[in-house]
Amino acid sequence: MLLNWYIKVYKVRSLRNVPGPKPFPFIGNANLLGDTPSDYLKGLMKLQETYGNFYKIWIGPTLRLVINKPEYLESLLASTIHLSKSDGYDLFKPWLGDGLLVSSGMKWKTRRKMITPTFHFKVLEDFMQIFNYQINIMLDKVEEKVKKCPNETLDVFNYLNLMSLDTICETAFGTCIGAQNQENQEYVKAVGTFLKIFVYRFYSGFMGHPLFFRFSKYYKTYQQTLKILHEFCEEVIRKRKEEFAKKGKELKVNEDGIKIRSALLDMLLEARENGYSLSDRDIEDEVNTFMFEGHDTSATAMCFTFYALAQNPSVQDKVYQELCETIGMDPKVELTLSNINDLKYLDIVVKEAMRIYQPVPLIERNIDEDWVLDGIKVPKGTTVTIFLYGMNRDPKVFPEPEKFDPDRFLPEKQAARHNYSYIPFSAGSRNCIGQRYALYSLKACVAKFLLKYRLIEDPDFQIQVGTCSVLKSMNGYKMKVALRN
Ligand code: HEM
Repeated sequence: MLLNWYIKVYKVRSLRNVPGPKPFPFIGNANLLGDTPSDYLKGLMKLQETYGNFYKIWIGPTLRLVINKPEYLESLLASTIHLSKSDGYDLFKPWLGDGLLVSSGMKWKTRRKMITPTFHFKVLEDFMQIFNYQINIMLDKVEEKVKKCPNETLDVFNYLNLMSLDTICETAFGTCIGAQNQENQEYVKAVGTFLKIFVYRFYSGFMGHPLFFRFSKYYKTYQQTLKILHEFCEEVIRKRKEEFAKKGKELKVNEDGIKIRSALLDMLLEARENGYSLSDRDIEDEVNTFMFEGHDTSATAMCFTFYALAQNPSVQDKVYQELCETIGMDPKVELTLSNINDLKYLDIVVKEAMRIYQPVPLIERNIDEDWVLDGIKVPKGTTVTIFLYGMNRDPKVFPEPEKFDPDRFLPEKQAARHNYSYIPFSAGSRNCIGQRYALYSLKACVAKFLLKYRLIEDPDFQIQVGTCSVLKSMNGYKMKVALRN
């Protein structure tokens, strides 16, 4: 306790010249961040407007140093020293355990090395068949709805989310769960509930502590939610283990003759048979981690890209034209990695959509050794926050930041900016392991969707963005969807 207090005072002293709002006892600056996911985002934007891209805030008992300068980020993220996540990520542990997103030290290093090949380019080529297949199912589901209610506004979230869930289960875990055939997916709702409670605990300071949280009004819902999340994951592993025991790595074929892969889960099960010490809990932690990261962030990026295209019809027309000229007009086309690489305009559109709607708005690190920044000593143990959402809206880097302008990512414009000024997937050795998976599935989804449908803005609808660890629209993603021809 005394040592903790000493470390805190030491941190405050060495960062005393860094600007930031004056903290209150106990709550720190939590009052500036409000009470809802939308408030947190607005609060962080306001702090950026006031203090710029380098400042400090207290959230409850924790001092956070916010560094949004590309030069500082390069020094931090490219380093092989500061690889641990902040204490804030501990709030994920009741769900994700010590999976890749949260773990640190040797455990993280060994796992990262073990898992990286399962997302190799060659493996992604095989995954394309499943991406195409699941997107086709989604296109048919949307068609049913559009034909039934042609003039209604559609919320695209459920369609894209369930498709992403089916896709990650069939590619990484070799299990068909048919989520797209069950509109009321308990698991998807549980993910949403967990994330809302997660950010509430993260930004309120003291609710992060299990002792205080036990008395919170959300505690009971939280426990029920965790049960749903764990049971879902256990079922996926149980199914695959049974098949693995019967057939080994032999590829399974689903009812439509599509080969189901199981790159990640089979590798973990096999590694155990080959003498690696992986407990059932270790495997569950990774499956929970990839189940979450593999579907929720991707679906978020898809929903916001669709929204941006509905808002910007001239950009949408240009994407459509490129698609027709490059891959033809058939939405059931079997896309390959090479087709997708040819879609240069779609590439910059997706980059711009992720700039405005940064799917992971904020990340954190723990400083593992004393670190010097422009003559300021940042002591070991300091929590460092990177507000990616705010960086993407810095008018000095992206003039008129609210304007949707894909041309910002033309090669010559990109070359004029610092490499670390736009890092939607983070950077360095703890960057997103699923980056290529995410980009190919996102582009395949947008391409096939636009070949079949036109997205039209609903003039009465305005999204309300908020942070639930992943960026979300708190009131859905509503737009009109019209069949082409
Ligand atoms: C558009 C979609 C996605 C975005 C924007 C995104 C973004 C990110 C970011 C910013 C990080 C760094 C997190 C941090 O430092 O705390 C990260 C890490 C991670 N992502 Fe993604 N991600 C996406 C999709 C995916 C997919 C599809 C998968 C898996 C198939 C995935 C798996 C992971 C994992 C496991 C980590 C932790 C890596 C490590 O610490 O070694 N992500 N992602």
